[in-house]
Amino acid sequence: MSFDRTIKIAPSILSADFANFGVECEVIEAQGADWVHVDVMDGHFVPNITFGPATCAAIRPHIKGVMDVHLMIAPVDPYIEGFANAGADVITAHVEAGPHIHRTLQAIRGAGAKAGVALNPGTPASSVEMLLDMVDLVCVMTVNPGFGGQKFIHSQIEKVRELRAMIGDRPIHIEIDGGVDPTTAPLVAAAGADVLVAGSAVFRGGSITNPAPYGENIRAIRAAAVV
Ligand SMILES: O=C(CO)[C@@H](O)[C@H](O)COP(=O)(O)O
Ligand SMILES: [Fe+2]
Repeated sequence: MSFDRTIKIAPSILSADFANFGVECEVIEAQGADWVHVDVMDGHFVPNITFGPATCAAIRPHIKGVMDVHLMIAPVDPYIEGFANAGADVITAHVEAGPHIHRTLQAIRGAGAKAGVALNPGTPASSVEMLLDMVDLVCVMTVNPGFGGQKFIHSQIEKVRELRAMIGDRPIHIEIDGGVDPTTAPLVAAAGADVLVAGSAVFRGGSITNPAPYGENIRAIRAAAVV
């Protein structure tokens, strides 16, 4: 997985057809997705439950590119090896998920994956200042994690700007997750983000038997972000 700062669209399969994840991943890549974003929720760290490493392993052969696993679980550490073995390229843990995020990030890299750290909307940019040599990606949550289809929280744009300045020329992606659509994408791209996760705004209007809207939606977000 090489590093670059061009805009990457990462559809979240939280908005895909759960009975057809494999085909959804193949179709979404064929329609122009750069990464595939996989949301893991435990019903404890967030008030929703999705799936675990076994489902990630089942999805993996259907993704040619980057499998970006967003862990909304606590604790995280006991499950890192499982998600790495499932073939995750990026594993992102929340800074709020436990007292030892530094150890968690070490463990993710130790398991052979790229390490991401996610920040809830109430968590300041300064919380990752001491972690910059440990991370490959910082994920700014622009909704409270747990569900797709929520409204973008505009106050987070300033956080993206702060992170962009803090990161400087280090090879660290800034990912935005939540409420990304053609209206909000240019705001976060201008602030310095390069990975745009979008669930509802990508999957709306389409299906595995009618995939063209997926492509139109991806192109609309990319066109709005690349200014
Ligand atoms: O992590 C999460 C939600 O907790 C996201 O990845 C959502 O799936 C994004 O969905 P939209 O806001 O784009 O509908
Ligand atoms: Fe996510």
